[in-house]
Amino acid sequence: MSDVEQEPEAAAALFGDRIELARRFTQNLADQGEERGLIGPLELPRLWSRHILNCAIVAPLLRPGRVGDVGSGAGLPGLVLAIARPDVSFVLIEPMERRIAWLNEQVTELGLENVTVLRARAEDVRIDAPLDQVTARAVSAFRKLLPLTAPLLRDGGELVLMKGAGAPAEVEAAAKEIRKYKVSDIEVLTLGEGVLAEVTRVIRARVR
Ligand SMILES: C[S@@+](CC[C@H](N)C(=O)[O-])C[C@H]1O[C@@H](n2cnc3c(N)ncnc32)[C@H](O)[C@@H]1O
Repeated sequence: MSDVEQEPEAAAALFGDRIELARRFTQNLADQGEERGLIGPLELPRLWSRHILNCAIVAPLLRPGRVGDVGSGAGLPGLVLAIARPDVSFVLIEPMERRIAWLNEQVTELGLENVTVLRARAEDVRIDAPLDQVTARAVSAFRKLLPLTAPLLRDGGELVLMKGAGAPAEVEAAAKEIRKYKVSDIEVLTLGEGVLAEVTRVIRARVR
């Protein structure tokens, strides 16, 4: 497809020996994403820089263990992180059936052995073994995201939430929820400076 962004140089370094899988996933998303309602038509010319690499830059923040991705949608960041971090187990939590179908297809097609796909709203999930970390991207504001994500974590687990430039204001607006869900050590990180065309912001915090 001619209007798909060419792979940026940073991609090979970020994915290392997993780059071929990242290329296959990106191509699948470019071929089917618009038709299947996963990404808008304007996203193709910035698929790598705005979406794939923007998620991959978060991979070093994850630790070996169990990570949940709430509202995975097209697999952002969940599938991208699962490609970049085969040493981490992922649970992708997504309520919409056609997105679940896409996620399951990609897990099979890419041969990802570290991913479980769960069709549910995050607030309805009762997790047997609480998670070590939870990610989310473009799901809702921090104060609304806390009730969806914090209960999934073990004591001392960590939120790794991808955000826009308004991240500090979102933290300010969440004072009540921060107390309610016992959130501490809140940091707003800026990732990808000098590496990516657009930086990524992450709210990282500890829960209980
Ligand atoms: C704007 S999309 C973002 C998708 C993806 N994270 C991304 O960055 O492209 C929001 C996603 O969150 C999902 N979602 C909405 N409410 C949710 C909830 N309560 N629990 C889990 N997922 C939810 C939606 O179905 C949708 O796939």
